Amino acid sequence: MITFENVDVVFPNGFQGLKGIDLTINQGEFVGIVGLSGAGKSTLIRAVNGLVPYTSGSLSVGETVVDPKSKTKLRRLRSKVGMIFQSFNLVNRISVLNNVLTGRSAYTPTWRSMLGWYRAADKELAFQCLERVGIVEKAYERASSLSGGQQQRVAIARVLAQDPEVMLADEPVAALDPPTAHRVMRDLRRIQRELGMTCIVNMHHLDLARSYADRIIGMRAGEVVFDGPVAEATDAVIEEVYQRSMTAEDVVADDVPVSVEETADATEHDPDNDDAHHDDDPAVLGSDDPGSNDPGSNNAEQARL
Ligand SMILES: Nc1ncnc2c1ncn2[C@@H]1O[C@H](COP(=O)(O)OP(=O)(O)OP(=O)(O)O)[C@@H](O)[C@H]1O
Repeated sequence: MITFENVDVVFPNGFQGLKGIDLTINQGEFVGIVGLSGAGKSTLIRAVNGLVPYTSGSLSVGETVVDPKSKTKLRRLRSKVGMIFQSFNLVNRISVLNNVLTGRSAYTPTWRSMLGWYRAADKELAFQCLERVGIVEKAYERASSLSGGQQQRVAIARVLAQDPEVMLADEPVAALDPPTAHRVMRDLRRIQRELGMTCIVNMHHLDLARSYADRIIGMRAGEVVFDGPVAEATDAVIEEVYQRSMTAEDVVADDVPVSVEETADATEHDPDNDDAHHDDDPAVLGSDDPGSNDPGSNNAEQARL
Protein backbone atom coordinates (compact mmCIF):
# COMPACT_ATOMS: atom_id res chain seq x y z
CA MET A 1 0.00 0.00 0.00
CA ILE A 2 1.29 3.44 -0.95
CA THR A 3 0.08 6.29 1.22
CA PHE A 4 0.34 10.00 0.54
CA GLU A 5 -0.78 12.23 3.39
CA ASN A 6 -0.98 15.91 2.57
CA VAL A 7 2.15 15.68 0.43
CA ASP A 8 3.63 18.85 -1.08
CA VAL A 9 6.56 19.17 -3.42
CA VAL A 10 8.14 22.60 -3.65
CA PHE A 11 11.06 22.74 -6.10
CA PRO A 12 14.22 24.70 -5.25
CA ASN A 13 13.05 27.54 -7.51
CA GLY A 14 9.93 27.88 -5.36
CA PHE A 15 7.51 26.32 -7.86
CA GLN A 16 4.98 24.04 -6.18
CA GLY A 17 4.82 20.77 -8.14
CA LEU A 18 2.44 18.89 -5.80
CA LYS A 19 -0.18 20.42 -3.54
CA GLY A 20 -1.66 18.58 -0.58
CA ILE A 21 -1.81 15.11 -2.14
CA ASP A 22 -3.86 12.59 -0.17
CA LEU A 23 -3.94 9.16 -1.78
CA THR A 24 -3.98 5.51 -0.86
CA ILE A 25 -2.97 3.05 -3.55
CA ASN A 26 -3.63 -0.54 -2.65
CA GLN A 27 -1.42 -3.55 -3.23
CA GLY A 28 -2.13 -5.04 -6.67
CA GLU A 29 -3.82 -1.98 -8.16
CA PHE A 30 -3.00 -0.77 -11.66
CA VAL A 31 -3.34 3.00 -11.54
CA GLY A 32 -3.18 5.29 -14.56
CA ILE A 33 -2.26 8.92 -13.95
CA VAL A 34 -3.62 11.34 -16.54
CA GLY A 35 -3.54 15.08 -16.98
CA LEU A 36 -2.18 17.75 -19.25
CA SER A 37 1.50 18.37 -19.69
CA GLY A 38 2.84 20.02 -16.55
CA ALA A 39 -0.02 18.74 -14.35
CA GLY A 40 2.41 17.00 -11.98
CA LYS A 41 2.13 13.37 -13.14
CA SER A 42 5.88 12.70 -13.24
CA THR A 43 6.41 14.57 -10.00
CA LEU A 44 3.83 12.37 -8.26
CA ILE A 45 5.38 9.14 -9.54
CA ARG A 46 8.92 10.25 -8.82
CA ALA A 47 8.03 11.24 -5.27
CA VAL A 48 7.22 7.58 -4.58
CA ASN A 49 10.82 6.43 -5.07
CA GLY A 50 12.40 9.64 -3.86
CA LEU A 51 13.66 10.81 -7.27
CA VAL A 52 11.75 13.99 -6.47
CA PRO A 53 11.95 14.79 -2.73
CA TYR A 54 8.66 15.77 -1.15
CA THR A 55 8.92 18.79 1.07
CA SER A 56 6.04 18.27 3.51
CA GLY A 57 3.43 15.72 4.50
CA SER A 58 4.17 12.02 4.72
CA LEU A 59 4.66 9.35 2.10
CA SER A 60 5.16 5.65 2.65
CA VAL A 61 5.40 2.45 0.64
CA GLY A 62 4.14 -0.39 2.79
CA GLU A 63 5.84 -0.02 6.14
CA THR A 64 8.67 2.03 4.68
CA VAL A 65 8.55 5.79 5.03
CA VAL A 66 10.03 7.47 1.95
CA ASP A 67 12.94 9.47 3.31
CA PRO A 68 14.59 11.46 0.51
CA LYS A 69 17.33 12.65 2.89
CA SER A 70 18.73 9.19 3.58
CA LYS A 71 20.62 7.54 0.71
CA THR A 72 20.68 4.23 2.54
CA LYS A 73 16.93 4.24 3.10
CA LEU A 74 16.31 5.32 -0.49
CA ARG A 75 18.46 2.47 -1.78
CA ARG A 76 16.49 0.02 0.34
CA LEU A 77 13.19 1.52 -0.84
CA ARG A 78 14.22 1.39 -4.49
CA SER A 79 15.07 -2.29 -4.24
CA LYS A 80 11.33 -2.90 -3.97
CA VAL A 81 10.08 -0.02 -6.11
CA GLY A 82 11.11 -0.46 -9.75
CA MET A 83 10.78 2.21 -12.39
CA ILE A 84 10.66 2.27 -16.15
CA PHE A 85 11.13 5.38 -18.24
CA GLN A 86 9.98 6.70 -21.58
CA SER A 87 13.54 6.51 -22.95
CA PHE A 88 14.14 2.95 -21.60
CA ASN A 89 17.47 3.96 -19.98
CA LEU A 90 19.30 0.79 -20.92
CA VAL A 91 23.07 0.57 -21.11
CA ASN A 92 23.38 0.33 -24.87
CA ARG A 93 26.86 -1.13 -25.13
CA ILE A 94 26.21 -4.20 -22.97
CA SER A 95 24.05 -7.25 -23.60
CA VAL A 96 20.37 -7.53 -22.88
CA LEU A 97 21.16 -10.12 -20.19
CA ASN A 98 23.63 -7.83 -18.44
CA ASN A 99 21.12 -5.01 -18.54
CA VAL A 100 18.60 -7.22 -16.79
CA LEU A 101 21.25 -8.29 -14.28
CA THR A 102 21.77 -4.67 -13.26
CA GLY A 103 18.32 -5.07 -11.69
CA ARG A 104 20.05 -7.40 -9.18
CA SER A 105 22.62 -4.81 -8.17
CA ALA A 106 20.84 -3.95 -4.92
CA TYR A 107 21.35 -7.59 -3.90
CA THR A 108 24.91 -7.88 -5.23
CA PRO A 109 28.18 -6.59 -3.76
CA THR A 110 29.45 -3.62 -5.78
CA TRP A 111 32.67 -5.41 -6.79
CA ARG A 112 30.66 -8.25 -8.30
CA SER A 113 28.40 -5.83 -10.22
CA MET A 114 31.45 -3.93 -11.47
CA LEU A 115 33.12 -7.11 -12.72
CA GLY A 116 29.86 -8.50 -14.05
CA TRP A 117 30.26 -11.58 -11.80
CA TYR A 118 26.65 -12.22 -11.06
CA ARG A 119 25.62 -15.37 -9.23
CA ALA A 120 24.20 -18.30 -11.17
CA ALA A 121 20.86 -17.86 -9.39
CA ASP A 122 20.73 -14.22 -10.51
CA LYS A 123 21.43 -15.24 -14.11
CA GLU A 124 18.70 -17.84 -13.91
CA LEU A 125 16.30 -15.20 -12.60
CA ALA A 126 17.34 -12.77 -15.36
CA PHE A 127 16.53 -15.40 -17.98
CA GLN A 128 13.14 -16.01 -16.36
CA CYS A 129 12.42 -12.27 -16.46
CA LEU A 130 13.34 -12.14 -20.14
CA GLU A 131 11.07 -15.12 -20.77
CA ARG A 132 8.25 -13.31 -19.03
CA VAL A 133 8.54 -10.39 -21.44
CA GLY A 134 8.95 -12.72 -24.41
CA ILE A 135 12.46 -11.88 -25.60
CA VAL A 136 14.73 -14.46 -24.01
CA GLU A 137 16.21 -15.21 -27.43
CA LYS A 138 17.71 -11.71 -27.45
CA ALA A 139 19.66 -12.29 -24.20
CA TYR A 140 23.13 -12.08 -25.74
CA GLU A 141 22.45 -9.24 -28.17
CA ARG A 142 23.59 -5.71 -27.48
CA ALA A 143 20.76 -3.64 -26.07
CA SER A 144 21.31 -1.00 -28.75
CA SER A 145 20.47 -3.50 -31.50
CA LEU A 146 16.89 -3.92 -30.29
CA SER A 147 13.81 -2.04 -31.45
CA GLY A 148 12.12 0.46 -29.15
CA GLY A 149 9.42 -1.99 -28.06
CA GLN A 150 12.01 -4.66 -27.36
CA GLN A 151 14.14 -2.23 -25.37
CA GLN A 152 11.18 -1.31 -23.22
CA ARG A 153 10.57 -5.02 -22.60
CA VAL A 154 14.19 -5.35 -21.46
CA ALA A 155 13.61 -2.41 -19.12
CA ILE A 156 10.55 -4.18 -17.72
CA ALA A 157 12.61 -7.39 -17.29
CA ARG A 158 15.28 -5.39 -15.46
CA VAL A 159 12.67 -4.11 -13.02
CA LEU A 160 11.26 -7.62 -12.59
CA ALA A 161 14.77 -8.83 -11.71
CA GLN A 162 14.59 -6.48 -8.71
CA ASP A 163 11.67 -8.58 -7.45
CA PRO A 164 9.71 -5.38 -6.79
CA GLU A 165 6.44 -4.88 -4.97
CA VAL A 166 5.72 -1.71 -6.91
CA MET A 167 6.39 -0.76 -10.50
CA LEU A 168 6.38 2.90 -11.49
CA ALA A 169 6.24 3.76 -15.16
CA ASP A 170 6.78 7.30 -16.41
CA GLU A 171 5.22 7.57 -19.89
CA PRO A 172 6.51 4.06 -20.71
CA VAL A 173 5.16 3.91 -24.25
CA ALA A 174 5.29 7.53 -25.36
CA ALA A 175 8.35 6.87 -27.56
CA LEU A 176 6.72 3.92 -29.34
CA ASP A 177 4.47 3.70 -32.38
CA PRO A 178 0.79 3.00 -31.53
CA PRO A 179 0.64 -0.80 -32.14
CA THR A 180 3.89 -1.32 -30.23
CA ALA A 181 2.63 0.94 -27.45
CA HIS A 182 -0.44 -1.26 -27.06
CA ARG A 183 1.63 -4.45 -27.10
CA VAL A 184 3.97 -3.18 -24.39
CA MET A 185 1.02 -2.01 -22.27
CA ARG A 186 -0.62 -5.41 -22.68
CA ASP A 187 2.55 -7.11 -21.48
CA LEU A 188 2.85 -4.76 -18.54
CA ARG A 189 -0.76 -5.41 -17.58
CA ARG A 190 -0.41 -9.18 -17.91
CA ILE A 191 2.78 -9.25 -15.82
CA GLN A 192 1.28 -6.95 -13.21
CA ARG A 193 -1.64 -9.35 -12.83
CA GLU A 194 0.50 -12.48 -12.82
CA LEU A 195 2.73 -11.11 -10.07
CA GLY A 196 0.10 -9.14 -8.14
CA MET A 197 2.32 -6.05 -8.28
CA THR A 198 1.15 -2.53 -7.69
CA CYS A 199 1.63 -0.52 -10.86
CA ILE A 200 1.41 3.26 -11.26
CA VAL A 201 1.70 4.47 -14.82
CA ASN A 202 1.76 7.98 -16.21
CA MET A 203 -0.06 8.07 -19.48
CA HIS A 204 -0.40 10.95 -21.80
CA HIS A 205 -2.99 9.09 -23.86
CA LEU A 206 -6.35 8.59 -22.32
CA ASP A 207 -7.37 5.48 -24.20
CA LEU A 208 -4.26 3.69 -22.93
CA ALA A 209 -5.17 4.63 -19.38
CA ARG A 210 -8.75 3.52 -19.88
CA SER A 211 -7.80 0.25 -21.58
CA TYR A 212 -5.23 -0.96 -19.10
CA ALA A 213 -5.73 0.70 -15.70
CA ASP A 214 -8.15 -0.29 -12.92
CA ARG A 215 -8.21 3.18 -11.51
CA ILE A 216 -7.64 6.62 -12.96
CA ILE A 217 -6.14 9.55 -11.12
CA GLY A 218 -6.59 12.86 -12.90
CA MET A 219 -4.20 15.70 -12.09
CA ARG A 220 -4.28 19.40 -12.74
CA ALA A 221 -1.79 22.03 -11.54
CA GLY A 222 -0.21 19.71 -8.95
CA GLU A 223 -3.51 18.53 -7.46
CA VAL A 224 -5.60 15.38 -7.74
CA VAL A 225 -8.86 16.48 -9.33
CA PHE A 226 -10.29 13.03 -10.10
CA ASP A 227 -9.76 9.65 -8.50
CA GLY A 228 -11.97 6.71 -9.35
CA PRO A 229 -12.44 3.45 -11.20
CA VAL A 230 -12.00 3.47 -14.97
CA ALA A 231 -15.75 3.16 -15.49
CA GLU A 232 -16.24 6.54 -13.84
CA ALA A 233 -13.59 8.29 -15.95
CA THR A 234 -16.08 9.37 -18.58
CA ASP A 235 -15.32 11.86 -21.34
CA ALA A 236 -17.10 14.55 -19.33
CA VAL A 237 -14.94 13.83 -16.28
CA ILE A 238 -11.75 13.85 -18.33
CA GLU A 239 -12.75 17.11 -20.03
CA GLU A 240 -13.12 18.55 -16.56
CA VAL A 241 -9.62 17.30 -15.65
CA TYR A 242 -8.16 18.70 -18.85
CA GLN A 243 -10.35 21.82 -18.79
CA ARG A 244 -10.91 21.42 -22.51
CA SER A 245 -12.57 19.09 -25.01
CA MET A 246 -10.80 15.85 -25.86
CA THR A 247 -8.91 15.80 -29.13
CA ALA A 248 -7.55 13.10 -31.44
CA GLU A 249 -4.15 13.65 -29.83
CA ASP A 250 -5.49 12.33 -26.54
CA VAL A 251 -5.87 8.81 -27.91
CA VAL A 252 -3.70 6.10 -29.47
CA ALA A 253 -6.47 4.30 -31.31
CA ASP A 254 -4.33 2.21 -33.60
CA ASP A 255 -5.00 -1.24 -32.19
CA VAL A 256 -7.74 -3.74 -31.51
CA PRO A 257 -9.61 -3.08 -28.25
CA VAL A 258 -8.23 -5.08 -25.36
CA SER A 259 -10.36 -6.50 -22.59
CA VAL A 260 -9.02 -7.15 -19.13
CA GLU A 261 -9.56 -10.92 -19.61
CA GLU A 262 -7.58 -10.81 -22.80
CA THR A 263 -4.67 -9.05 -21.13
CA ALA A 264 -4.69 -11.61 -18.35
CA ASP A 265 -4.59 -14.49 -20.80
CA ALA A 266 -2.34 -13.03 -23.43
CA THR A 267 0.88 -14.96 -23.74
CA GLU A 268 2.06 -14.52 -27.28
CA HIS A 269 4.48 -11.77 -28.20
CA ASP A 270 5.53 -10.47 -31.52
CA PRO A 271 8.47 -8.23 -30.74
CA ASP A 272 10.00 -8.75 -34.17
CA ASN A 273 7.14 -6.75 -35.57
CA ASP A 274 8.15 -3.82 -33.44
CA ASP A 275 8.98 -0.57 -35.03
CA ALA A 276 12.34 0.35 -36.53
CA HIS A 277 15.41 0.40 -34.33
CA HIS A 278 16.05 3.43 -32.20
CA ASP A 279 19.84 3.13 -32.02
CA ASP A 280 20.34 6.72 -33.01
CA ASP A 281 17.57 8.08 -30.83
CA PRO A 282 19.28 10.53 -28.48
CA ALA A 283 16.65 9.79 -25.88
CA VAL A 284 17.88 6.19 -25.76
CA LEU A 285 21.54 7.06 -25.51
CA GLY A 286 21.41 8.38 -21.93
CA SER A 287 22.28 5.34 -19.88
CA ASP A 288 22.49 4.51 -16.24
CA ASP A 289 25.50 3.32 -14.40
CA PRO A 290 25.79 -0.47 -14.60
CA GLY A 291 27.81 -0.49 -11.42
CA SER A 292 25.24 1.46 -9.46
CA ASN A 293 23.81 -0.20 -6.40
CA ASP A 294 20.66 1.81 -6.76
CA PRO A 295 18.40 0.35 -9.43
CA GLY A 296 15.61 2.87 -9.02
CA SER A 297 17.99 5.72 -9.56
CA ASN A 298 19.39 6.90 -12.84
CA ASN A 299 22.04 9.42 -13.65
CA ALA A 300 20.19 10.92 -16.58
CA GLU A 301 17.04 11.22 -14.51
CA GLN A 302 18.91 12.78 -11.61
CA ALA A 303 20.50 15.27 -13.97
CA ARG A 304 17.06 16.30 -15.19
CA LEU A 305 16.04 17.36 -11.69
N1 LIG B 1 13.09 20.43 -11.03
C1 LIG B 1 12.09 21.27 -11.25
N2 LIG B 1 12.16 22.57 -10.89
C2 LIG B 1 11.15 23.41 -11.07
N3 LIG B 1 9.97 23.05 -11.65
C3 LIG B 1 9.84 21.79 -12.04
C4 LIG B 1 10.87 20.82 -11.87
N4 LIG B 1 10.43 19.62 -12.34
C5 LIG B 1 9.19 19.85 -12.79
N5 LIG B 1 8.83 21.12 -12.62
C6 LIG B 1 7.55 21.75 -12.96
O1 LIG B 1 6.53 21.05 -12.26
C7 LIG B 1 5.37 20.94 -13.06
C8 LIG B 1 4.95 19.50 -13.15
O2 LIG B 1 5.94 18.80 -13.90
P1 LIG B 1 5.75 17.26 -14.26
O3 LIG B 1 6.97 16.84 -15.01
O4 LIG B 1 5.41 16.52 -13.03
O5 LIG B 1 4.47 17.33 -15.20
P2 LIG B 1 3.79 16.19 -16.04
O6 LIG B 1 2.34 16.21 -15.73
O7 LIG B 1 4.50 14.90 -15.83
O8 LIG B 1 4.03 16.73 -17.51
P3 LIG B 1 4.44 15.94 -18.86
O9 LIG B 1 3.22 15.17 -19.28
O10 LIG B 1 4.75 17.07 -19.81
O11 LIG B 1 5.63 15.11 -18.53
C9 LIG B 1 5.72 21.57 -14.41
O12 LIG B 1 5.23 22.90 -14.43
C10 LIG B 1 7.22 21.56 -14.44
O13 LIG B 1 7.73 22.62 -15.20
